[in-house]
Amino acid sequence: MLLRVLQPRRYIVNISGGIPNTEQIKTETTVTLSDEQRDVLRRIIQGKSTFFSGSAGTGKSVLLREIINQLGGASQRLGITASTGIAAINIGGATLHSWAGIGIGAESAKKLAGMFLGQPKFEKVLERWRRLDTVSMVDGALFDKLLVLSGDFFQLPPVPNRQDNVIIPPTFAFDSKTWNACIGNPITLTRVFRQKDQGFSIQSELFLFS
Ligand SMILES: Nc1ncnc2c1ncn2[C@@H]1O[C@H](COP(=O)(O)OP(=O)(O)OP(=O)(O)O)[C@@H](O)[C@H]1O
Repeated sequence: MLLRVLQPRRYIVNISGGIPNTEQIKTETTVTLSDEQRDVLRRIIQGKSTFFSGSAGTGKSVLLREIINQLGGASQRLGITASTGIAAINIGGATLHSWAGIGIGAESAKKLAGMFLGQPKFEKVLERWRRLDTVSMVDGALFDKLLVLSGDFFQLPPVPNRQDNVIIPPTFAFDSKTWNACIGNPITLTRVFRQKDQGFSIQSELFLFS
């Protein structure tokens, strides 16, 4: 995955198109994270790249905002992105394409990397890295990147492209060659908070990732 090999060190990517509701924003300050949400948070604070999922209402956005908060909020070292504008606003970030400055991202990976690294906003970070010429003396931890992905693949799929008026089936992020190397096993949040009738939460048990 392109972002895995580039600066800054930490990335938060909300891959869902979830729309925030005012009720959740108001009540969030009083929310206590559940055990499964806390386990995900602990993992990320330990520096482990993580993809967490869960059906609608399982608290992905609440957890994501807490993760961002714990990592010190948006900075040059923390890119906060989502796949849609509304989902980006939900977590105080930008769309992935806008943040990376790669337009619609249709070019080759090499060209996209060039577009990304060529932006003035990354020059300071890159300059700092270029000065690290005695690489043998650099602590390995400095090179660790933390990638946090959140979303629900059972909600909105990628928008398909068209060629000569024929729809090209979209590929999902987990179809990418680097998904397993970057992410490993996903974690699924199972407790549904938004749904008062917990009987409906059975869907989350049916859709558990293995
Ligand atoms: N630990 C918690 N304790 C109590 N309420 C919670 C907790 N986590 C989330 N909630 C509440 O559950 C509701 C759904 O949370 P949230 O929007 O984060 O879910 P989501 O998984 O992102 O949903 P969607 O996939 O539909 O976007 C919100 O009202 C939120 O305040």
